[in-house]
Amino acid sequence: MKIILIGYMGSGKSSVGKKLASVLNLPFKDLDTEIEQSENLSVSEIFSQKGEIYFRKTENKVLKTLLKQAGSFVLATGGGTPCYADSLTFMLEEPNTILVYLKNSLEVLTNRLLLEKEHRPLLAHLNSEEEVNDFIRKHLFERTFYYNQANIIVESSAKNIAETTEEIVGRLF
Ligand SMILES: Nc1ncnc2c1ncn2[C@@H]1O[C@H](COP(=O)(O)OP(=O)(O)O)[C@@H](O)[C@H]1O
Ligand SMILES: O=C(O)C1=C[C@@H](OP(=O)(O)O)[C@@H](O)[C@H](O)C1
Ligand SMILES: [Mg+2]
Repeated sequence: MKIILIGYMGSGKSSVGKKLASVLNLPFKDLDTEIEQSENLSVSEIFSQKGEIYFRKTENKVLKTLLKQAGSFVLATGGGTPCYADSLTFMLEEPNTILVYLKNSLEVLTNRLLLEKEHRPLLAHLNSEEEVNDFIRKHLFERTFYYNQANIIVESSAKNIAETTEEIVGRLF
């Protein structure tokens, strides 16, 4: 079985994904890391040197290559993965694959991302807390349409990483 985590930046896809893989004794893959390895550049370097469109094309290509691999694993996607080209349809149509949306409130996401915004090229240029707030509110609204198409939606705003992992395991089996 392939378990794919989707959701906005800062929703915990990478941290919960790692924990979930360890609990289920499955390999863990992070799409951003796979992209960095295939390009030999960090995500931020890809955005600054090659631009977002190039990143989105690479993201779509690396996703498809990964999902065509045999075997089970947990995959943490990037926040934009399901929102471009045919990536969402591709993930939904892949056999033995379950999409899990890690749903978090705007407030939780904003608080986490204010601490980590330098690592997110889409946020790094925003100057004030108010600008970050305004950007995330609009962006999350636009992307929620895609996230809501997941097979399982896990509300994780009030849960720590272990509790979110436990809820996913309970919903899977
Ligand atoms: N309850 C929680 N669930 C998930 N992540 C949390 C939680 N509380 C704090 N965090 C922190 O929030 C950040 C989430 O980032 P990350 O896992 O990289 O998310 P994503 O991959 O979705 O952007 C990490 O620094 C993580 O340690
Ligand atoms: O939301 C997005 O468009 C992005 C999210 C990032 O991943 P995380 O959601 O793991 O931060 C990374 O793929 C890139 O910075 C773009
Ligand atoms: Mg991540």
